[in-house]
Amino acid sequence: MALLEVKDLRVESEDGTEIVRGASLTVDEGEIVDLIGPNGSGKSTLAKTIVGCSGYEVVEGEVRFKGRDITDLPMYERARMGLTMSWQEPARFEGLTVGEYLSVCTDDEDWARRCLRIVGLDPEEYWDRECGENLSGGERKRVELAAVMAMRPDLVILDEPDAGLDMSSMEDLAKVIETMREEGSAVLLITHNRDLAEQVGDRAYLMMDGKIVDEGDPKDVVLKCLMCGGGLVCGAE
Ligand SMILES: Nc1ncnc2c1ncn2[C@@H]1O[C@H](COP(=O)(O)OP(=O)(O)OP(=O)(O)O)[C@@H](O)[C@H]1O
Repeated sequence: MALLEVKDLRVESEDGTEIVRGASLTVDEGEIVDLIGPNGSGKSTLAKTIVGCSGYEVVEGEVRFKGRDITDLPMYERARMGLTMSWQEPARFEGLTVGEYLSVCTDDEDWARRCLRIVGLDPEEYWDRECGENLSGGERKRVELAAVMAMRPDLVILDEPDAGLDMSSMEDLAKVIETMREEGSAVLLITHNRDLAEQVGDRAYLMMDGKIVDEGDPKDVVLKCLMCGGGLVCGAE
């Protein structure tokens, strides 16, 4: 049984626009699966629907997690089952220190500090810093990754974790994703970065115009994506 199974999903926005027009995919326990495709093809909408964000309506199909139909479950119940997501634009968590934010994700402070170290932030320096304006975009992104890692979810969806990171950070990112797997998380990775997709993905899906149109080895799916004009970049952006 797959950890996550998305079956023939069709999703509309609140104004009735059909965004996901037939998507099926699976993620197994401990697997790293890429979801690639051009801008506007519906990847983020699919991800948000899987984790249960409001603002979208499933008009057909279902989402199953650990064998259970979760299509109508609220987001917090899905999170409680071990399903979480890190966002394309990390929040600012105004007023919270990095340490306070991570303490919401885990009771184990030693583990939280280790997560910061794994994402490349020295806990001595960052634990007491505020998450707001005085962290750079890249630092906030790392804090967000440390937070989802600290939760040790069974499945984490990473929505463009590479966007805006420099080259050395990209190499760190591949290690971070591998560490998430070692700590027991399966990963669904949305990315426009060819190198990252090929390096860490066990399998890949290609999404075009609201539909999943191909599945297979990341290198093959990346090629197909490039042939279809699905803007992938190499290395850091
Ligand atoms: N709430 C909404 N209401 C109406 N249209 C929406 C809504 N959310 C997304 N869309 C549209 O649906 C399409 C798919 O958007 P989505 O963000 O899922 O694509 P994506 O594949 O993640 O794109 P990118 O690679 O640029 O992040 C886009 O045309 C977008 O404008």
